[in-house]
Formats: sequence, structure tokens, C-alpha cells
Amino acid sequence: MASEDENLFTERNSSNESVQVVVRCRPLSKKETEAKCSSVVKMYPSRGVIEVENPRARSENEKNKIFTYDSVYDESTSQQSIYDETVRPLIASVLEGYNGCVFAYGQTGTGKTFTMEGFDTEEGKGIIPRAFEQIWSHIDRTTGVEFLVSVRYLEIYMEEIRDLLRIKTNKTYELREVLGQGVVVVNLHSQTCQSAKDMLKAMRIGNHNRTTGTTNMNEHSSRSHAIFQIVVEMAEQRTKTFKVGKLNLIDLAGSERQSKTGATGDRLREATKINKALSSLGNVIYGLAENSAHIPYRDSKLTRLLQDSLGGNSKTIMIANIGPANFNYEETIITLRYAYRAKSIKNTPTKNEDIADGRLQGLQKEIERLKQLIMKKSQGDFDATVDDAGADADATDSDDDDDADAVEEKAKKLELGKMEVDELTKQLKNLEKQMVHGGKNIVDSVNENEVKLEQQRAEIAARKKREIEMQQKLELEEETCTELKQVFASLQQQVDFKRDKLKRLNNKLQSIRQEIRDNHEVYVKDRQEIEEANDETAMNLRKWFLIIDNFVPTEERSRLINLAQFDENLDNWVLRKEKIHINPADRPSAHNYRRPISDTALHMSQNVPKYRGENVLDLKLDMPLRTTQDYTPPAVCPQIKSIVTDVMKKEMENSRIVVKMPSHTIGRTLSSKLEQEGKYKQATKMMVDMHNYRNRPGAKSAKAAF
Ligand SMILES: Nc1ncnc2c1ncn2[C@@H]1O[C@H](COP(=O)(O)OP(=O)(O)OP(=O)(O)O)[C@@H](O)[C@H]1O
Repeated sequence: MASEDENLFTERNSSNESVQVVVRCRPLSKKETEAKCSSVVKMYPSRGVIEVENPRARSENEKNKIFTYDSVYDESTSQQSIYDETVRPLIASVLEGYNGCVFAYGQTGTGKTFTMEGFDTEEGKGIIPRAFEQIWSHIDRTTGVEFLVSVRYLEIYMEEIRDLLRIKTNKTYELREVLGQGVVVVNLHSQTCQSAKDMLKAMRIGNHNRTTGTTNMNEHSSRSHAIFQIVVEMAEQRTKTFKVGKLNLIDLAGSERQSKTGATGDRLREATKINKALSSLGNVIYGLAENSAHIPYRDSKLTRLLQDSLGGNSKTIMIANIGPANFNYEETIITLRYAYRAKSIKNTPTKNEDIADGRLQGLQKEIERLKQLIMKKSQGDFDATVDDAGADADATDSDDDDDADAVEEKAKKLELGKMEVDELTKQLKNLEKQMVHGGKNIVDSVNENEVKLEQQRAEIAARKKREIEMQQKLELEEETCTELKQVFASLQQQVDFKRDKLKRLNNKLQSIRQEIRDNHEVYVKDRQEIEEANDETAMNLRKWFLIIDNFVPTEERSRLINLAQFDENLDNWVLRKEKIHINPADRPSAHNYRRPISDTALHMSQNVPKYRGENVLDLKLDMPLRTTQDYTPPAVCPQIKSIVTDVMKKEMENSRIVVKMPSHTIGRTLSSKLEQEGKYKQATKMMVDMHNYRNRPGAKSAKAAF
């Protein structure tokens, strides 16, 4: 049970905080410009407002839709500004021991990867590499603190988790809820980093391993949700306190419509899984916004991993990416509605302080232990081990003997001891290398300027944020003030005012109705797409039924149905292994070799000669009815016959052998002789002439030709 002090501590370090939602709109793409698309998005960054014009509006009410967010960024916003104004304060919180999360959401091709990763240039780099720089410039400036920084990089592809830093493993990555840590991925490789460069390298390796593909909407479309995790453990040397900051940087796969991306085959299957996970994310956001009793986190791996970031212990920023083209109006509105809902999600970020079982503590303890051990061994206590502190020292001393053997033994021990000390020192150095001592660049004057610049940027960002908030408040108050300020001089004025109000309310009603209609249209489109996908699946199913009906015997079918079972981890049907009970005496044999029946024997059958009959099946084949005739040799025309006879005569005279042969055989012999001599043309002509003669009209039979 938590003590009163602990409860107080938690209360002091946690408070409710809304998910911060910002919207970023990219410029019209080259393709959109070529297709003469127009921009339907207007942004007002100073007020945090976005206005989207409906290109298919039938009335004034339907025309414009207005949304308000924490901040909005138009196409001219630089990567630096979006980072400084939105993400920098969050990373600063992570370095104080909070959990943080930034995730980019939006339709495919709207700039999520551009925002999170960016390009390899100073201006082009995105949020993730900039976060590395901020973390390491903080470490370099902080004295008296030891840091342990590690990163992990995973992707969720087709509802499967893959380790992007260790792609060639056959480990399975399960999700497990760990007390005090939230939902973690078991077996995921964690890489310790000593600099921003190390982190950048890990990011590049992961990006290289990430699943991407080409669609009509984006040449390099991310086909998976990628999560880059950074864990910063901090140990204050003076106060001996520990804290841990965890950061999740997430580039989601884009939501997409098959009609627009033109996805088929693998791309379509990926899109179905992507949309399924995103729709469960939508359900979680909806549930949290509506304060539902049940939040369906367990519906997908993505929502389980985001459990802490949405409605839990984390400071979270959602970046909604949109495109400005009229062609994508509906998708833009869906993204904006999603983002608007996320605004009302409340998190309870809590500082992760005084952690009892952090990796850094373990590392520090191990380093201390090794140091002591090395010290003891260097002082001659070669029997010292992990826990005993020289208990055997007396025993070694009491055995004081001048015997030559004993001296030799001692020398050996000394040598061994030295080797052990070297080995332990190596281990110690390796462990120490993992930890980073803060405050390396504290006296650097360039660094001081950098710090000042950073502080100024943070101040400007905070001021801008305050301005937006004040502007939004002002607008709201102005609206209510105009109502209150109305002094009803006459009944007519009152009537006019009420009419105005009614008109405004009517407008609101119309816009809500329009929203319902829009939603219905989206719903109908979604349904159509699902139906199309269903039709395709049904077609495939019919094909498989046809194959099964014609090629799988009925009794075999029921056996297979019994063996089939659904594997939730693989999200697919698998065939259970059938237990075959065979009496060893009745073991089947093939080609006089006993066929193996145990798993080991089956496995070994590849290499061990004893089992080489394994794959030999002795089948009696049903021979098909004969559909061919015996070969009838071709007839030879008289002209050739005469030549043949002349040549044969000569041959026979030379060899003095008399052979009685039919003329067609002689013809063939001659033809092959001509071929041997390289007279291919003559040989072919001879065969053709023979064939034509034999098949001449009116020929009675092959033999009649001769
Ligand atoms: N703010 C921006 N300024 C200029 N170009 C941009 C911007 N945002 C995106 N782009 C360009 O748009 C294209 C698509 O961007 P990106 O690949 O980041 O989209 P995405 O949302 O990650 O797509 P997907 O979901 O398919 O992976 C890229 O060529 C990118 O350079």
C-alpha cells in the first residue's frame, strides 16, 4: 500500500494535461498542380484557426468549415519553427523525467514522414533528429548527473511487430503490461547510445529496414506504423536520486482510400490492416473524448502501445498532417475532425522519479562491485568473489610455507590473478562506456551562445503560444459580450435580436446537419470499399472452393477441418500437428528403408543416410489409355533412291560388307552422313524430299513407295 507521503508525492508531480493538437498543411504537390487542383485550406496561425472550403457546397451554410487547434502551421512553416514551438518544450519535460509522445497522423502523402524524419540537410531535418540534438546538448551541459541513453525502433506491419534494429531474428515480439512501465514489447533490442550521432545511426538503420511501397498518392509510402523509443535514465550524483524520461516518436502509416491509391494485391492487404489499426485508434480517441467507461485499447497493437500516450501517464502532441487540394477535401475534413476530438483527451503525466529498478542503478551497482573486486584482487586477494570481502584472506596467510611447490603455486595464482584483473578491468570499462557523464561542454563559449539561443527560441515559442491562447479567448468573450451588451430599447429590438439569434442557431443547425450528411457520405463510401473488398475476397474464396472440391478428397477435407485452428498471434489459420500413433513394428517402409515417424528422425532424414529413404514414395501409377500409334518410317522418292543406291554400293564395295536394308533407312543413314560432313542443306533437302514423296497424293501405304 502506498504511504501518505508517497501519495502526496504523486499528487505533487502529476496533473491533468490535455493532448496538444497541432495541424500542419503541406504545399500542393507537383502532381496536384499538374492536375490543376486548387487549394481549399486557409490557415490563420496567429489564431490557431483553419478554414476549409467545401468544393461541392450547395448552399452558403455548407461552404466553409472552421476548426480551432493549439497551433496551425501552413505550407511556409520551416522544420525549425515547428520543432521549437511545439516539440522543444516536450523534450525538455522528458529530460526532467516525464514520459513524452509525438505522433504524426494523416492521410497518405500529407507529410508525416517529412515532419518526423525530414531530409538529411540542416534545414530539412525533422523532429526525430532535432530531438537527438536537444537531448545531447542537454547532457553536455548538465554537470553532476550520470546518464544512460538507449533507443529502440520498431514497426507494426500487418499487425505484426518487427524490430527495425535487429531485422534478422526469429524472435517473437509480444506486448506485456509491466507495473510502473506501462505496455512494453518483450525481446525488443535496446541500443545504448553515447552521442547524437549514435542515435542518428540507429534511426538510419531502422529507416532502411522499414517497410515502404509505392502508391498513386505517394512514391515512398510508409506501409507500417514506426515507433522510435528513447529512454533517458538520469542519476543525480549529489542527491543520489534517479529519474527516467521516456519518449515515443511515432510516424503512423497514412489512412488511404483504395480508389485513390489504386492499391491492389499486397498493397491492398497492407492498406486494409493500416485502416483497421487507424480506425481502432479513432475509436480509442472517440472513447476518451466522450469519457466512455470502456476504452478499446486492446483492439490493435498500435492502440495498446499508445495506451500511456492517450489518456495515461504521458505528455502527448498529435501532429495532424493535411494536404490543401480540393481533390482531398473529404480526407482533410476527416483528419481535422479526428484531431479536434483528440484535443479533449486528458492525460496525467507523472514524473518518473526514485525508480527502484532502473537499468542505470543496476549498471552503477555492477560498476561499484567490479571496482571493489578489482581492488581486492590487485591487493593480492585472488580468491575474492562477488560477495565475499576477503573471507579467505586469513586462510591464504596461515598457509605460509617455504616449500618450492608452494612458491610455484603462488606465482601461478599471481599470474592468474593478474589475468583476472585485466579481464575485470575490461568489463568495467565496457560498462562505464555505456554511461555518460553530463557536463562535458560546460565551458565552451560557443555552447553558451547556443544555450542562449535555445532559451530565446523557447521564450518566443511560449510567447507565441500565449498569444494564440489569448486571441482564442478574446474571440470567445467577444461573442458572449455582444449578447450581453444588447440593451433592449424596444420590443421591436428584442424581436430583432431574437430573430438574429434564431438565424445564428439555424446556421449552426444547418452546419451540423451538413456534417451529418458528410459523415453519411463518408460512411457510404467506406461501406462501398468494404463491399468491394468483400467481393474480391468472396471471389478468391470461390476459387479455393473450386480447387478443394475437385482436388481434395471428401474424407481428407473433414480431417483437415478438424486440424485447422485460428492462431491469434499470427492472426491466421494454421494446421495443428496431427498426432499419429504408429506401432513401431508397423512403421511404413519405402525402398527397404524404414520411414522415420518421430520428429527428430524426420528432421535428421536430410543428413543421416539411415533415413535417406524418407522422401522416396513407391507409387503404382495407373497407366493412361494409349493415344499414339507406332512409328511408321518415311518413304523415299525414286530420285533419292537412285543416289542412295549408288552411294551405298560404293560404301559396300569399300567395306565389302553386304547389308540388306530398306531404302528409307539407307536414306536416313545417308542424310546423317551428309550432316557429319557439314552438308546440312543437302541433308535437310534429302529428308524433305523423302517425306514429300512418302506423303504424295495417291500413295497407298508407306511400303508402296519402295
Ligand atoms: N511541409 C512540406 N513541405 C514540402 N514538401 C512536403 C511537405 N510535407 C510533405 N512534403 C512532400 O510530400 C511528399 C509526401 O510526404 P511523406 O512521404 O512525408 O508523406 P506521408 O504522410 O509520410 O505518406 P505515407 O503515409 O504514404 O507514408 C514527399 O515528397 C515530401 O517531400
